[in-house]
Amino acid sequence: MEKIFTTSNEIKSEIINLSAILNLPKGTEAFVSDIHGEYDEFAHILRNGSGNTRQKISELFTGRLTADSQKKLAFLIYYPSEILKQTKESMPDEASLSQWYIDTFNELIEMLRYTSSKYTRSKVRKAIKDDFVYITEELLYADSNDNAKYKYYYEVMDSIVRLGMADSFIISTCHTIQRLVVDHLHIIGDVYDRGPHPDYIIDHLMKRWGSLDFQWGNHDILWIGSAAGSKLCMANLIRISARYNNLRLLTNYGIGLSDLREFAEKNYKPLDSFKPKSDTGAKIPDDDACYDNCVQQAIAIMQFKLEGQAIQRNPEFQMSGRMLLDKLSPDRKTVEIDGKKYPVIDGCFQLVDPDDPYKLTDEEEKILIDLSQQFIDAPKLRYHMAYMMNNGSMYLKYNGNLLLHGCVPVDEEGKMLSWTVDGKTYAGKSLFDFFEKVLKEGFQKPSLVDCKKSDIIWYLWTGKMSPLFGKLAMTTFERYFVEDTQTHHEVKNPYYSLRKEEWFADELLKEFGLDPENGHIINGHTPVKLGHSPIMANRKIFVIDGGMSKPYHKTTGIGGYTLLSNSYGFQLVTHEPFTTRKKAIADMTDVVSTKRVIEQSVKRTTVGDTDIGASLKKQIEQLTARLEAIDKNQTIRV
Ligand SMILES: O=P(O)(O)OC[C@H]1O[C@](O)(COP(=O)(O)O)[C@@H](O)[C@@H]1O
Ligand SMILES: [Mn+2]
Repeated sequence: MEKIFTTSNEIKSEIINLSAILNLPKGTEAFVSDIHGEYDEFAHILRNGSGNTRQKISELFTGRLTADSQKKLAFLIYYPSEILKQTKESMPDEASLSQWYIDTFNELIEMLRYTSSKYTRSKVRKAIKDDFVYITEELLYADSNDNAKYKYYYEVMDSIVRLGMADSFIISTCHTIQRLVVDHLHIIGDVYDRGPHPDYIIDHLMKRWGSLDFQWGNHDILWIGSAAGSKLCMANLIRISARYNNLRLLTNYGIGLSDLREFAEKNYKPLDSFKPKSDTGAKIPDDDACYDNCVQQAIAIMQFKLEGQAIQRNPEFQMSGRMLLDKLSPDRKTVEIDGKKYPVIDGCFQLVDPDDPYKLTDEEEKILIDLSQQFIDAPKLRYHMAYMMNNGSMYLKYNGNLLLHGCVPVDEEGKMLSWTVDGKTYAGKSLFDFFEKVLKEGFQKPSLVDCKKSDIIWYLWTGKMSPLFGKLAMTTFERYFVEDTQTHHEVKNPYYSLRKEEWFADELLKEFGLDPENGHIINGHTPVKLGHSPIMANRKIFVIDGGMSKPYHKTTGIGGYTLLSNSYGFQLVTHEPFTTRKKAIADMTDVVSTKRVIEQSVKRTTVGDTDIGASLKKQIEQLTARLEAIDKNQTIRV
């Protein structure tokens, strides 16, 4: 909301306020990607500020607290309720507990003072729970050298304990520290799919996080697209949910699956290729496994039929190679792919009409329409997707850096590939802008009708010109039905080999209107394999797949990476695989293993050097102009 100033003194004090902010150190940005529904791990990373909290504790308390006490303090900040409970149980008597409370208040206030030193008082105030603003500020801005006041501060703390507020004060202060350790969060896509709780992630962010942005990932598109009425996005989403034993999530969003279940169990029998994957490695109960297996088959067949229809409707998608239902032999024992015949394993084509393979049966049609309407109508899903839409984009230019999930589609030479749709040609930045426009319009007006918009939204998931997918074709059919793993291979866009080259990074930054001397590109999407570096193009491109997806740990070996950008430069943070929240708390394992400084600037970056700084400077200019106008008027009147 715009502030209204009535007197010139008000304008002057605002100018003073804004000018002072320009000189504060730039706030810490954290970059996270590919969370894939792993709420507990993501929440852990938020709680520990991507390793930042631990570092601050060490800077502040080394020499005063032992390594073990520092660790305990860190875990109290991450998991205040649980650690409080543990601590209280271990205290021998009331007096020891009271002493612990006072010591802890002092440590937490010191941490809060340290983490908030970059911010204005008003910003810090907003991060404190209303009930505790007054008390916290009294302690936070206390002058500990003032002996006379020392007794007063002690009295405040003692009263907190006496009045039974100690626990809530500690919890609230820990949450404030969590909030302030990282100033702004960038989520570089793929919040959804594979893991169990993307819904908790969005809830958590909505409730507890202030400043953030999303760059949508290909998996997020399936969910946004489904809420926009795309049956193809929805079929993929349900198939993946069944594949990862995750249909419960849809029920949590209020989507009724009983008709689909009944239909699937009536028409399909469990097959090996459709065995669901367990997120935790634990055995999936037989009943669930059978349900997931049959639903996966039923919806996969509907997906392949819908795909065939969309591909035929849109020749510019150039996806005819993905139409494989009509390449099955009459006995369905072989399939022809790129002119070569392969045996079919675990075929389940009983509802595919050989004469019209892409035609849905009446029952399939009815199920799809009913489900799609449910996805459009589900209030919580709409609410979550609207949050991602309102705070998200296809790419983001932020403080001179370019953030995007997948790639910029290019040819072997690194030239931006162009794509013509409805007579208009797009490449590079304009391609991203085009997709964003279509997605926004589609989301604003959900529709059950298969139209160009919903086809393009689905294309974002799987098309070769999609910056979010970045591969030539998705081999889902082959992965289910063909044993020869060569057919499973998905060819990546040349972007992925070129991004090692500095000149290429420079070209991309220029394409998006950024300065190649100072800008960086931050990508998610591709897990960084053990032994490979996530830092490319002479430190201009960082790939920070968070590696949180548990089923992918065998590919990444380590958990993954996150990135921090503070007033001193960039730091890459390596994460060890996270097991469970319970285990993290019990063993006090921090997950962050190493931090590597990538870039360290000689001069500390201030708010004045950032995008926010630029807009503050503009405001100062406008206010100064108004002030001059007022002064002139007054002089004339005199
Ligand atoms: O391992 P899964 O879950 O079957 O998924 C494989 C599919 O996922 C994709 O890699 C897309 O997901 P990502 O964005 O996580 O890479 C497809 O290219 C591939 O066909
Ligand atoms: Mn992805």
